[in-house]
Amino acid sequence: MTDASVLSVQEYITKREAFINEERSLRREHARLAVLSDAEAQADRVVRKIRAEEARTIWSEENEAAENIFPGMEFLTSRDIIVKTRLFNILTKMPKGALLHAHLDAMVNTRTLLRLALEQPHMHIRVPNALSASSIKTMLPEFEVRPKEEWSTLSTLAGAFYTPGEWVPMQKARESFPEELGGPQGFDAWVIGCLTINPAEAYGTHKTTDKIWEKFANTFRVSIGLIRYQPIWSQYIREFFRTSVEDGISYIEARINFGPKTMFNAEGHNVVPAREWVLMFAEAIQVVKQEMKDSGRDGAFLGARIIYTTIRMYTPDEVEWYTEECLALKQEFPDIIAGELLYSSLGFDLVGHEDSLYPLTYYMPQLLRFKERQKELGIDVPYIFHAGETLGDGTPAENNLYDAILLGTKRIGHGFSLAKHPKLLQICKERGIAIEMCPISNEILRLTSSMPMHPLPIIVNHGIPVALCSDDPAVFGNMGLSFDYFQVLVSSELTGLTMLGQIARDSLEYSTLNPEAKAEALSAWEQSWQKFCKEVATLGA
Ligand SMILES: O=c1[nH]cnc2c1ncn2[C@@H]1O[C@H](CO)[C@@H](O)[C@H]1O
Repeated sequence: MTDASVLSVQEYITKREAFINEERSLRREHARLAVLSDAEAQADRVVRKIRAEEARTIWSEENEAAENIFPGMEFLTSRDIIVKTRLFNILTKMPKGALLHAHLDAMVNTRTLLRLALEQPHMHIRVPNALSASSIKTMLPEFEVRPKEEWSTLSTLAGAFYTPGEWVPMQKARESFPEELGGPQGFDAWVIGCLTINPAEAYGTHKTTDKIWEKFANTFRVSIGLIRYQPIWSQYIREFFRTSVEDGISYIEARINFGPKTMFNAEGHNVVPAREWVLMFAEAIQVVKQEMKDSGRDGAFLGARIIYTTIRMYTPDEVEWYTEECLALKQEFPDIIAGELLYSSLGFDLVGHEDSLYPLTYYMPQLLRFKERQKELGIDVPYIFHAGETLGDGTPAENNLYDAILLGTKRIGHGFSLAKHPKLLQICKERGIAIEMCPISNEILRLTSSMPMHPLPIIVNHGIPVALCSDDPAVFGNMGLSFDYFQVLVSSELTGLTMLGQIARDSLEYSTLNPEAKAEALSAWEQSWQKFCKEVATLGA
């Protein structure tokens, strides 16, 4: 570096600017800056102006509505403020491209799920002990549909009339919910509390990653009985697609947990195999696409695909069974059915708490064999692994990043700890391994205390593609993608609308769409994007 003391102030300023620009040119959106349309450039300025205003007015200590308030603060305590901001309102209209990291079991608002379940007379509920004002705080309900011949005549979960562990019809349990527990509304609040994470848990009672994961895992134990019932599941997927489209998402790659092997049929028997889930998924795509067409929004929804997942808690032999089922599904169902992009078991992943469950190395022979089997069969099911969703530094869970990359992962789910790895960052950049980042999920699961400490800027500053994702919005309350985009936008001075546009573009670019479908999706997105930018630009006129 030149000796600064021999420079004039003007020379120094010029040098400084060039120095900063040289580094900024590594950023992911850099190439776009040279080709921005007028509308894009103006929209970016407008958004920055509104962000600065709201930082002064809303996200400031002067706002007495909240304590310790700042942009990018804890999501669960700021959500009610976020939804009232102009910036959020703008982002809800932004075309988001693809949603690439979404666990299907947590994609529909819990109130909607509760409503769907209460319409089903087969749905039953039980608790390990009779409910009381004190036990309700820690009591987890279990749901299951029962065949008609096994419908229970019990009507309450509380008091001396309840035999612990007995099933009660859900509708009756709700109607008879005791006054002292809040009546039917108390029932709803209790169930929803068991399906979601609240601020007191995330930021008080369960403040560490391990503790909050206990609560998080419980939400899935409760929701599974509500969701894995054919009549609910088919409505649930449609609802997921519809609400995603409303938030500007045009294409989805959903992770489905095939761990349970079967789900319940309409009559209440647990016999529906995975291949039928796939058919229902495909049907939901068709239905929602048709709805879009009928309402003059043809093309708003391009389709969805499945990433086959199972949980990293099974034995290696069991995981091999799942890889075989994944291959069988891939062979049975083509990517395109009746001219529509519908389904393919396009990727494989292992999910669950990385820190406490098995690392990828535990399944090494099976994971290598899976690749070999694909060669034998002449099919391709890429790995799209969760890796590095941890605070560990060199722990077995953290080392999953090495294995994910060595096994050829197409993208990395989370990659929270990737920022610690100079070599891996370089490889991700060179090979175009996109990172599915889930900032709100990471904050609620206590990997970061707030958004300004999240590593997303490190990844985009290296020029690595990022797809922004919601992970489990039913549990976290970050429905759609607008909340995650919001948190990213307000936590960085550098990131503006241009970067958000790049992230949305990359979500399609690094999807598993085939080249033709991808080109179409990108061109449709580009059109919506320019239209959106024109609208935003007028807000600052
Ligand atoms: O962020 C995550 N990391 C790892 N696993 C997850 C995450 N979110 C959800 N699941 C896992 O997906 C299954 C739902 O079908 C659950 O088992 C849950 O643990």
